[in-house]
Amino acid sequence: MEKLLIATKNKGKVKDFKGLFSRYGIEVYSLLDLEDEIPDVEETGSTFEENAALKAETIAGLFQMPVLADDSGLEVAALDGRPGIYSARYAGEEKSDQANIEKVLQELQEVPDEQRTAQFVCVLALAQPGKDTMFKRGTCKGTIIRNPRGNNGFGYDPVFVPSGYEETMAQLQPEDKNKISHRHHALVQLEAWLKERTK
Ligand SMILES: O=c1nc[nH]c2c1ncn2[C@H]1C[C@H](O)[C@@H](COP(=O)(O)OP(=O)(O)OP(=O)(O)O)O1
Ligand SMILES: [Mg+2]
Repeated sequence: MEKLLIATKNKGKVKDFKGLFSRYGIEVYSLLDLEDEIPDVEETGSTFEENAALKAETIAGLFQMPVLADDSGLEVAALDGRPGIYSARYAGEEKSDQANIEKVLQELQEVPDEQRTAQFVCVLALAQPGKDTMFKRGTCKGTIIRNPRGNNGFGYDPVFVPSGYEETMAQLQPEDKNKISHRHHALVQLEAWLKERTK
């Protein structure tokens, strides 16, 4: 396998995955690369796993080939784990990263620095026609700062400082984010499958 389809329309994820998969010599492409418009898969599940499976299995069924999907989000301790699976639509259906960040910062306004812990979660679902879907979960711990910094990355990266770092995820170089991210920690667990496929 030289090419793997990722069932996402998120440009930020695609960029992360292109970097992450280059280690394995695998080229990735996404729903954004297809000529035909693929309707959005409704994320009606109540867990990251359910939503990742919905995306991967729907697209794998459509094209009858292996498909990887990523369902991910930010869990903030002081918000009882919100926005969680609702991270993309936290401030509304238009899915604005900026509005989502503003909403989280607003909700955390009164929360003191030492209680601003959070984690990114990534669940990967690998669907293959005729086989059980495989799931891998990765996390990345950190804190939420009060003023966004940095222009790399996407989503909540400008307000997330990974544990042990001074910079936000959006100030790190893409290759450095890819060494510590939730997406990296999920993907390394798929290594055995990837190696089998690239032999
Ligand atoms: O590395 C990350 N750095 C910052 N923010 C992140 C990251 N990873 C996920 N996130 C946030 C973005 C979005 O608010 C939500 C994912 O939502 P999620 O439904 O999985 O993705 P999506 O709707 O943007 O694209 P799609 O479903 O087509 O893959 O979590
Ligand atoms: Mg989504």
